[in-house]
Amino acid sequence: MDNLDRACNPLDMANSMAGSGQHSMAVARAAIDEALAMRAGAGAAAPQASVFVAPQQMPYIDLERNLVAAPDRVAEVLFVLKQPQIILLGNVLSDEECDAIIAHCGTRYTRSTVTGEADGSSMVHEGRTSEMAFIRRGEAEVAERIERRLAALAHWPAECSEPFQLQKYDATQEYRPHYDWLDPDSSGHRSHLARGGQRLATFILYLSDVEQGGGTVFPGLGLEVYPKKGSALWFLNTDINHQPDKRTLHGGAPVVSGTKIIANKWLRQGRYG
Ligand SMILES: O=C(O)CCC(=O)C(=O)O
Ligand SMILES: [Fe+2]
Repeated sequence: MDNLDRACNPLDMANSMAGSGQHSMAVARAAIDEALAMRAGAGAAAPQASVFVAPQQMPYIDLERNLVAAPDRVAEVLFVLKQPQIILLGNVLSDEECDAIIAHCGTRYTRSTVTGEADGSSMVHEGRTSEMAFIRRGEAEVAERIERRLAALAHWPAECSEPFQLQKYDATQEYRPHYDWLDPDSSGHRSHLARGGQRLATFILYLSDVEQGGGTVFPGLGLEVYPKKGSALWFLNTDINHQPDKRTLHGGAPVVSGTKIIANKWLRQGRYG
């Protein structure tokens, strides 16, 4: 509390508490969340139930153990890169859940788009040749359940995330290397930033196995993650001060044979509505 009163950055404090070895990151952040909530309450009227306060820090996955538990499922930590943070989790979805999401989207796919740099509009781009479909919030029970699971795994409210975006790649289709963070220097991205803030973290849910090709590649890191049905890839798009991290350049390599279907979930700084 004293440090908070001296206006230290809460995330730096959590990192240093955890770094001192006395506390896990989860315990450190919980303590700081509690102190922030107390400070917000002190001297002010009790917050109304309808007032939504976005978390101030970063979403995080608790890596204390090799298994990470959400209330309704236990996932496995399969791979961790520390800087930039990239985590591969296995067993996040059951095969039935993957199939149910794919079935829900049926044939509603349309050619994928990217956000125009100039005006922020959605435009077809030769670098993204897949097809996409969205699942609106409240539309499918299975999507709601998985959204709650991801929110628990990432310690981040579902309200502060974009609805699921599915991407379907058939043979030859790809998404060339790009960033998921929105560029504050691009006028087109600024309108998207105004709605929910920066994309702090990405979850890519692999909904299908792919016979050949279709890895998620990080060219600057020499890393390729192979799609595996039910696994989820997580990475932080920004540093702890919410500034874009250029090391997160990534793409979807061309599918050679089979069909790759993923669901993207982007975690925002604030409420996305
Ligand atoms: O297809 C992939 O593995 C990556 C997809 C991606 O980066 C995106 O949709 O933003
Ligand atoms: Fe991406």
